[in-house]
Amino acid sequence: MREIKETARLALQLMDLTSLNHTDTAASTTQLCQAAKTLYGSPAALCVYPEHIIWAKSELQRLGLTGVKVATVTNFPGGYTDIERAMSETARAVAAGADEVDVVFPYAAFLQGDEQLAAELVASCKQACGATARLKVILETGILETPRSIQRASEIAIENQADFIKTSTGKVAVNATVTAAEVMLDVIKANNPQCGFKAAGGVRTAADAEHYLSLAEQKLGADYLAPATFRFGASGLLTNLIAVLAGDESADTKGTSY
Ligand SMILES: O=C[C@H](O)COP(=O)(O)O
Repeated sequence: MREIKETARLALQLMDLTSLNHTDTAASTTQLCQAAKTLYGSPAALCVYPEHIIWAKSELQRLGLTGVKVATVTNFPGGYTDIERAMSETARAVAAGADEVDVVFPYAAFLQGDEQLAAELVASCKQACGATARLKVILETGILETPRSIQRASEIAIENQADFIKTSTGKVAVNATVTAAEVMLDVIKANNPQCGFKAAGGVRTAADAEHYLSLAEQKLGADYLAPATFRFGASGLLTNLIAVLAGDESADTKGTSY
């Protein structure tokens, strides 16, 4: 078991520091970029809406944070069924400079049995990413709900070349859970251990993060806990990690119970 400060340091390096609010502006994006420069290092990526990609890239460069990737979201948050639209949103995001695109799986169509549409949408968005950008597929596991649906959606995403599978948008009632993570990590292990995993939505403390870190480590090994294969998507985790790393005794070190 890791010491809590070690968990916090690792979770920080593996974080996609996220702001997906319709009120986001250039000024709030600047603040997000500034927040990425901490005494304890920087997150792996920032995740912003497509209209803020160019600004986020230039602000990160101005701050000397060129190692921090810029991620964005497409087909978000509803997981719509228009493949052309998802593909062109993805292509535009990559043209604007996104290093990573988090596309929402068409979960409602999939739940109605349309596996082919789901497969085609993932494959098309992967193609739109080209050779350099990485595709994360957001399954929306809180809506998929059953282990069988989460397993099958994970398989479809991986068969169609997802670079990562991600639990949630953070925009529905049930977001990342350890139960969903376990199913997804088992599919990754069985089908492509190079595929990454991203826990997103509702991860708020180092203690929350540790549940996912230890599960992934147990299933895929310690080397899997690297930015190439493991991420947290979180808008509210950084403050707690910094408080833990600073030794702030009032920091919540227990987190949510699972
Ligand atoms: O992808 C990341 C999620 O949108 C973040 O969700 P959160 O705001 O609950 O941390």
